[in-house]
Amino acid sequence: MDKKELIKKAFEAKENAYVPYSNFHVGAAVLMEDGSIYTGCNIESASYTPTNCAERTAIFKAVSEGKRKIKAIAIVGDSGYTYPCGVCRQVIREFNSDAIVIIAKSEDEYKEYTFKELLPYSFGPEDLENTRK
Ligand SMILES: O=c1ccn([C@H]2C[C@H](O)[C@@H](CO)O2)c(=O)[nH]1
Ligand SMILES: [Zn+2]
Repeated sequence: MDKKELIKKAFEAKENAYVPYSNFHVGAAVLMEDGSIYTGCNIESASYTPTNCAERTAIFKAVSEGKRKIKAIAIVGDSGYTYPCGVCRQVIREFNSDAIVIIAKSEDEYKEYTFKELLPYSFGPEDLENTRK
């Protein structure tokens, strides 16, 4: 996996962030199991709650193109390290509890986590397996 390339794409996506309220720009790039990469930025709303994080924008683009398994996701923000919010962690969980999460300050300065380090003891699709009819 080319981590630098993934981080670079996350920085490019950050340029498109629509953030008139927070002015906090975030970009994400998600590498799917088949090698495809989807990018996303955060998108805010005047009514605030519809705001979508960069991570979910990227993941939803991938899923809506038929992709189902995340290999890795790179996340970049305006300053320092930007960690995914709880909602985004749960969405990553849906599409692979063993994904690699890269939090980057630059292409050369990044931290890498296993998903389970960021969301241990999680609830996910397997928990509902026996409830299906
Ligand atoms: O990991 C994060 C953290 C925050 N945001 C966005 C949501 C909102 O637009 C702004 C401030 O919370 O940053 C993301 O996109 N991803
Ligand atoms: Zn989020």
